[in-house]
Amino acid sequence: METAQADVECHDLVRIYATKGIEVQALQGLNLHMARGEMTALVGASGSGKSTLLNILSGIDTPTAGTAQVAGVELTNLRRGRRVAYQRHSVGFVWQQTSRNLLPFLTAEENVTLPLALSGAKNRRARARELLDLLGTSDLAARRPAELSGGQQQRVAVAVAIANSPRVLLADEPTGELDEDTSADVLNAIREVNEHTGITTLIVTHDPTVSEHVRRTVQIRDGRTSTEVLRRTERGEGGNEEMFSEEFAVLDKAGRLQLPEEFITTLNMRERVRLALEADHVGVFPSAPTSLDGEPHEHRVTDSPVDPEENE
Ligand SMILES: Nc1ncnc2c1ncn2[C@@H]1O[C@H](COP(=O)(O)OP(=O)(O)OP(=O)(O)O)[C@@H](O)[C@H]1O
Repeated sequence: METAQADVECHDLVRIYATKGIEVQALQGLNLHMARGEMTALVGASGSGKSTLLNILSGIDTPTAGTAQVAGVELTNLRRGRRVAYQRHSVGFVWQQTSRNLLPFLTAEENVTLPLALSGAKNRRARARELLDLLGTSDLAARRPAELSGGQQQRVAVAVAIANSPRVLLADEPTGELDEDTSADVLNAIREVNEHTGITTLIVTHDPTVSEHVRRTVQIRDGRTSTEVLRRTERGEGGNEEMFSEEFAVLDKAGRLQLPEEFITTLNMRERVRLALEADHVGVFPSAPTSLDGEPHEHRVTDSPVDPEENE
């Protein structure tokens, strides 16, 4: 059964915003399944529905239709008390704006200790030290956020997010305000946390380079997951580890899939396509045969067209 070890399970999620009589379908039947311990990047252009999805997964917003379950908690009709417990214990968050992650008047160590205090944890100091150490920030324990670089702040933010040992870590553009090298550094730190603690990790971003740091990248387009890239390491002929990646289209329960944009434009596909079921694959053809330069071919129906006047 699909849900047994799943930590994120979204089925046909729909979110419609209605403002001043205009409806926007931000999510249009989105499906997402993440197994426990998995680390995935959800990548999509601006307006594709990333924040809408994250707001639902973090319990801030509820979907118009469909279901979402995170760490075994059904989010569709979460009551207030249960929501607070969910946000405090089941999930951890890292937001893009460093100011949203850390309190400016507390030191790094105090920031990490705060969620532990709120949940009544024991041995808070030792736990905070252990977390700062895990994120490579032990030497920064006494500094306030303003005395830390952007990358250091995000590392401490990860320590804060996982302080209460949640099952799931949700990160919204965690590297959005960082340069390329610092981004890579923070993403490596998140991956180490994922590997070390087994926390299920979802990174939501518009930055396609994040894919290089995760084994699974899910593309979101027009409010739906459209394609996935899976990466794996294999030993090459010379005995060296090599990274392979493969792209898949997502097929939903109704049999729908989105073709990648470049396939559609390269073959000048529009409105309808011809399908052909072969022994081991399905062929998808433009309805009018197209040459590689994108121009439709001349198309004759029969070799010797019948002259209608001859038949009279
Ligand atoms: N509160 C709202 N009211 C009306 N429309 C909204 C609201 N929030 C988002 N939308 C619309 O829903 C769609 C998805 O927006 P969303 O913010 O989820 O995209 P995004 O992928 O997070 O984009 P970005 O990367 O720019 O943050 C967009 O068309 C957006 O204009």
